[in-house]
Amino acid sequence: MTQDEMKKAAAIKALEFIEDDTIVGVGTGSTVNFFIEALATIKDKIVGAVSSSEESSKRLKAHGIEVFDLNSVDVLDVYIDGADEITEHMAMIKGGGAALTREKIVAAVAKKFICIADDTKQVRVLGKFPLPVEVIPMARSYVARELVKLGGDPVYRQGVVTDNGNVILDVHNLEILDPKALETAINNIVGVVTNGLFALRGADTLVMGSKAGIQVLK
Ligand SMILES: O=C(CO)[C@H](O)[C@H](O)COP(=O)(O)O
Repeated sequence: MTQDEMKKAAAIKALEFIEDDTIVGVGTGSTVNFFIEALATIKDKIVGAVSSSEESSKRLKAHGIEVFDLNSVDVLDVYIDGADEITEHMAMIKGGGAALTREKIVAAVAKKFICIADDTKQVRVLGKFPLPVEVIPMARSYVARELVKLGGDPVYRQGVVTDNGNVILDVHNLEILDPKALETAINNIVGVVTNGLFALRGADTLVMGSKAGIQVLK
């Protein structure tokens, strides 16, 4: 099985978490793109979706799935999204696709976060994948200096502007032993919109594709 086949298998399995007549929270990324294709096969059973990025909204609409404004949605049962890294405690690094802030917002509203991933994303300690931090553009240099004080090496993601009009700093060389504490510390830096640690609100379930098949971990 290739990595893409593992992603696709996890994405298809995630359909089992979707109840009829509901609005589905949809994340961003290549694994989610497989999920959107799978969701299109049951689109007549759902009401529609809430999306975490312009890119996913475009794909959902192209498949004939209605995309709702989050402000018009009271209840969101599930949020389906990928991850760049995930631990056995369900803490994640996300934001490789620069959609971290909207992802965190939709995840906060959803009752359940179902992470879909291939098994290369599973790690013991977070931090090998550079941690994305979304920053207000005028605060970029200040925030970078503060991130150095926290032990990281921030690198400006050149040419990338988020859906919210901000920039991304990718923080290298972090060994994240206490993800909740670091998530809070980074979010407390003035000028940070949010960071890609999803530890305070991690995943509830991991649907993981591997060469041995699909595993569902809680
Ligand atoms: O957080 C994300 C986007 O901001 C993605 O979920 C993460 O980057 C994983 O992407 P992929 O499914 O392409 O491996």
